[in-house]
Amino acid sequence: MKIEQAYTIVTSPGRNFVTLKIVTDQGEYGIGDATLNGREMAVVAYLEEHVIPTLIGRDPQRIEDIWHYLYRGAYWRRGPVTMSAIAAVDMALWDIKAKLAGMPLYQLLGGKSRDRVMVYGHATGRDIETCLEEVARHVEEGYKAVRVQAGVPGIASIYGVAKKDGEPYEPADAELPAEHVWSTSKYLNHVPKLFAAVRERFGDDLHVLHDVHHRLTPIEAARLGKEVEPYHLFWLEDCVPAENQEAFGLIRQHTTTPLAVGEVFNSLYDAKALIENQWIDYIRATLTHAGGITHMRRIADLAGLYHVRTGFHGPTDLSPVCLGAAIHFDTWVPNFGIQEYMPHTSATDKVFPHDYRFEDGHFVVGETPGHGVDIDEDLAKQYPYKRASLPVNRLEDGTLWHW
Ligand SMILES: O=C(O)[C@H](O)[C@@H](O)[C@H](O)[C@H](O)CO
Ligand SMILES: [Mg+2]
Repeated sequence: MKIEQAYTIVTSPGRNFVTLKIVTDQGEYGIGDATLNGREMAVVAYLEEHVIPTLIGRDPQRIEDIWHYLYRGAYWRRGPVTMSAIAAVDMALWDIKAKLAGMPLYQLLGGKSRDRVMVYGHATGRDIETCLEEVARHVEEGYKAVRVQAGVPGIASIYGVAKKDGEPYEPADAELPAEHVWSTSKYLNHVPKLFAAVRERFGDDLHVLHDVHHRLTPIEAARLGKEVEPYHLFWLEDCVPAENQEAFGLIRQHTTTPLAVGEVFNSLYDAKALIENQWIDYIRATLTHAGGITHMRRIADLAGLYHVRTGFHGPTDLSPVCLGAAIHFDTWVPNFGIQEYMPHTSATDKVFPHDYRFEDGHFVVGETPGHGVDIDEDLAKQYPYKRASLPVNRLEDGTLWHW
């Protein structure tokens, strides 16, 4: 069996998605997600110029060999563009292999470790009151875990809070990056009040999460972790940027609030010290940005040795292809923690027909051979690419900060 054809499909049913389709000489095909939010066309160029030409004629069943060919063979290793491109190939090849075996992907990985996978949804509001209403709506919809992000008095525009109440939050909201103004002290003073209100209204059973989105220093993160300890967060996410992995050692000394990190990681080496030193509790890297199923499996296995569990990144800027494959992975992986879920628009769901379903705060994996997600190419063509950028943050004195 040989790879006969491979091509990228860029579509924007509400936001941009990049899909790689690989077709074999026997007519079987697989698809993989290559979406890197705000940098979509860089991955398309990498795939078209440097990856696809080398795939033609290869045996699609040699997933491991092709992974190393693209990783080692490129000489230039790692990085989000390279690893997203490799991931798309890897996901498509696992899709093909599972279809050839006549099995849903989770069976090939080793079968079910659980019947369903718990997800967390996003509650957002301009202030604590509106945010609590959003948490209530999620609870009514069956969610057992909710991420809570509220506006902060004195900060005009902030990560995680929708522009209008009740609307979903989409960060890549302008052709060129919007500029926001950030105040660490206002934020730090406000967040403990938000979680006090959440526990007061919803009691102890609901799992609550919070995303700091990289905007603190280690000692500030340590303070926040300590101050929210009474509210028993499921996790505090990305409390500092993680290029310096040792920073988490400092935070860890000060707080028992569980720590999650890694949505911007693209390889095991981004997380090695974090995992081996048990500085974190959840690893957030996901299939699309961290080299696909083949590499993510290695990360999860290392994490398992150190009591670190998975908490895959899953916002709407990853396509349903990534989400579908992730649900298979989550269903199998022994050290599963939680799966992030922001519902895609109905236009996106139509472009990417899929067999996973949301039920009672969980995803239930489908039984279709492969990863269970397809793409309607004709429909995809109706939504052309539109450049969209993530915002940047500046401190009140104008210094460029982490968004
Ligand atoms: O926890 C999350 O889901 C993330 O922080 C996202 O909301 C990112 O901001 C987005 O993926 C950027 O493209
Ligand atoms: Mg995040």
